[in-house]
Amino acid sequence: MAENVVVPTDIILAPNEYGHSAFEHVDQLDFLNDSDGGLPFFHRVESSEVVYQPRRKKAKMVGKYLVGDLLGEGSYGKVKEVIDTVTLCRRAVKILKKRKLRKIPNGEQNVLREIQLLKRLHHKHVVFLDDVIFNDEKQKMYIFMEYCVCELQEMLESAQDKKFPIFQAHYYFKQLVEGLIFLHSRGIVHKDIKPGNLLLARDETLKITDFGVAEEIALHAFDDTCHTSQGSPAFQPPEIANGEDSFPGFKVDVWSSGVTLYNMTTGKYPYDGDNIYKLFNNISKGTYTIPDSIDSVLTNLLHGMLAFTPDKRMSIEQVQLHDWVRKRHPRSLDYVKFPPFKEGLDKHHSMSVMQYLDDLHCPEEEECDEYEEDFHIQQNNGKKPQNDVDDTPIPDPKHKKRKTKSGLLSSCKQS
Ligand SMILES: Nc1ncnc2c1ncn2[C@@H]1O[C@H](COP(=O)(O)OP(=O)(O)OP(=O)(O)O)[C@@H](O)[C@H]1O
Repeated sequence: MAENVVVPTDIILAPNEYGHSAFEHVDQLDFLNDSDGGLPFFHRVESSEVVYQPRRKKAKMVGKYLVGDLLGEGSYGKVKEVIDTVTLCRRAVKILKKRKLRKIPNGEQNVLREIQLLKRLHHKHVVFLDDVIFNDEKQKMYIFMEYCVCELQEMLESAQDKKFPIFQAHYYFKQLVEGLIFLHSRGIVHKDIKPGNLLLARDETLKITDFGVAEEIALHAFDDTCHTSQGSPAFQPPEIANGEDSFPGFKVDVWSSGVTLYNMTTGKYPYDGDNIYKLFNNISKGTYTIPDSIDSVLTNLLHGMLAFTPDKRMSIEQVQLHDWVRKRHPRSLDYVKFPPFKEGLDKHHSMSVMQYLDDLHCPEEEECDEYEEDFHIQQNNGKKPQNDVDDTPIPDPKHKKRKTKSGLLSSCKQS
């Protein structure tokens, strides 16, 4: 009978922090049958001998972009962090599967419309589209955009009472108005303005995103009349809630910006309802209240933006000239900061591509050996050297890494 063994419980039970069992890394588990062919037993292993190693993240390139970690997921697909290996700019990529798009009503059409629009829109407050790559073989589409830290919605959710202090709401709202003035000047109706479609760059510049349901008014159109809307229900104006066939487009964006401002300053919505029918019913009645905590100047602006009929509603230019927008608002200490990334693990929103760069440029030991051998073959005019007669100096590791860089770049998984 073999010696009695103690198996550390952390080996047996606990998958490690990287989600796999220690046995994937440590080869000590040895099943042996005793002489009677009875139960298998284990070799003794001390907990201190167990080495947890994070699984090495495999680098993946899409064109010139090195792909990093997941940033988030929307109904259309995943968004990952990337780095442009030429400009070294930090970017985000939306990865869309054609199969999934076909299942979403107007999915493909919305995405293509968004790409067409964004390609032509260059403004400080509109998310910048860097590149689009199609992979026909994988039936995937990659949309590369400027990297942003978070959505305004995420910030609101992390804030006490789900609202911003007035000076902070003012700071973001002013930028939203500037972005909308630009869009409207280009004949674009966004149609889905809401905190979830407003991103913040690291320097807190606001970026309007998600042009999937936006509409471009025809160049020679008589006015901004629109006929369709697919925006988020809580942000829709009465003319849409009432199901009108046509409505002035730009005033839809004014209304939804008014709801956004209401939400940022009160933590609530002017209209709500348990379901879309009740919500639209409430919107179409046109009765809402503004909490007493809101001062009279802001109340005046909100009433102007949430006017029931589009012709009574302010235009975005009037909004920009309103006293509340032009006024300087004193900073207060209850400033809402960017919420930490990955459930509190990373409050600095650090770049996730570093580990993948590591995979690209610092090969694992066995890879090093392969490249070392390649190096010798190159030095010997294509012949494999005999170790005992070879007097080629072993390349210094730094040199070796530099030499292998291009090889690694091309060997890494391409999409
Ligand atoms: N440019 C970006 N930079 C950084 N993160 C981004 C960027 N764009 C999107 N994200 C992140 O990816 C997540 C998914 O974004 P996406 O636009 O696909 O969906 P969504 O707008 O949140 O939802 P839906 O498309 O369902 O309305 C967002 O919640 C956000 O956290």
